[in-house]
Amino acid sequence: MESSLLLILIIALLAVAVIGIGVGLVISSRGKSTPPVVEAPPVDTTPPVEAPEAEAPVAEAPTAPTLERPEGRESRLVRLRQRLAGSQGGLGRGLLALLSRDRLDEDTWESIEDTLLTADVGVAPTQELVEKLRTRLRVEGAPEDARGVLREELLNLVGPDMDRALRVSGADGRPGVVLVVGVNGAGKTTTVGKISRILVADDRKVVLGAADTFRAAAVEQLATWGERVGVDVVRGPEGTDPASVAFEAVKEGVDTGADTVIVDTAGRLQNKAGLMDELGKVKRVIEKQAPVTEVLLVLDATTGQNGLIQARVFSEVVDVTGIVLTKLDGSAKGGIVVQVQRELGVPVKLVGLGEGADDLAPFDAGAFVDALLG
Ligand SMILES: Nc1nc2c(ncn2[C@@H]2O[C@H](COP(=O)(O)OP(=O)(O)OP(=O)(O)O)[C@@H](O)[C@H]2O)c(=O)[nH]1
Repeated sequence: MESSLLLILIIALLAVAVIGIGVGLVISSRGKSTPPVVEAPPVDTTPPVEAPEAEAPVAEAPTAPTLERPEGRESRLVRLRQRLAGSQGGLGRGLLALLSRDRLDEDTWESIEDTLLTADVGVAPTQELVEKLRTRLRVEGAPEDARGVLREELLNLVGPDMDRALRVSGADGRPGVVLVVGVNGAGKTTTVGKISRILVADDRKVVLGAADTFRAAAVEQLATWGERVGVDVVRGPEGTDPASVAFEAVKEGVDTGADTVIVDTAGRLQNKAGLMDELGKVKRVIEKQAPVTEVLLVLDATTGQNGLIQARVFSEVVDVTGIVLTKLDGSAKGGIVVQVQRELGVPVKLVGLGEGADDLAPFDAGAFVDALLG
């Protein structure tokens, strides 16, 4: 009996030992510092997302190593006044010679009229001027100061009181927007470049929009103007919708805190409806960002009546607020200033006086008449 009890006890102890070893093994295997099971990341079947590429730059960074300094205001104006007098002086000298004759007979008055008409003063303004001079001479007698009388009357004709200030500033922290329109070859792109230089010389931050997208060369030309003075030029590929380039240019101007955005446009004049659509859209799209503060119509002074016809069409499709008369250096027909202002009821604000980069001057009625009188 005792031995069977002993046997049971041994068996029981063995059983406990076996169970204990088993449990110990389990516990030890759990407690072992096996690396935690890292769940395999779910396999992403979507294509890898690449880091966003920098957006295709619309604005060209200036690449010119050294920037030009545009000519300062004072020296530019002195130089250009001399050039204006050189090109236009003939009209005044001719008139003065005629007015200073001892006898002012009908032939002389006719010659005075012809001189004015040849200088593109236009029929109605010419008749007006001659009538005034005749009356004054009748009432006041032969003038001792023929030059003074002529100066006064020419000045009245040119409009000394017209507001010729360029609206290049915007409101509410937004840039001023200058839209430049006109037919191809009138000097639009050149004028946009020249205006940007004047503004840069005044320490203003400028952005240019190359919205003349129908001629790749015009875009390149504008880019070069910008590079020379460190001004950003916003452009699109050839044939891009001009309105989208104008929009991007003004957007860049707003985003970068520019003072002025100048937008060059294509002046395709095949038909009035097309032009109206194009310029109308450009203006509408710009105005989603900032109001257009100035619409400048560029006219080639050497084109006479043709230029006037174009001017009329443009003024019918877009609200022109100022005229730029280019190539006045190459023409003795400064009288076109009078005609075009009458025709459009809009002042000449700037005159182009050469192909040089700084050959653009604000139009000053007094200085202009002095230049006419030589
Ligand atoms: N002499 C002189 N030439 C000028 C003046 N303004 C522009 N030009 C020249 O006129 C030519 C035409 O000028 P652009 O600026 O290319 O004319 P555009 O109207 O932009 O013509 P597109 O680019 O074809 O639309 C260029 O050779 C200019 O150098 C000026 O005031 N005087």
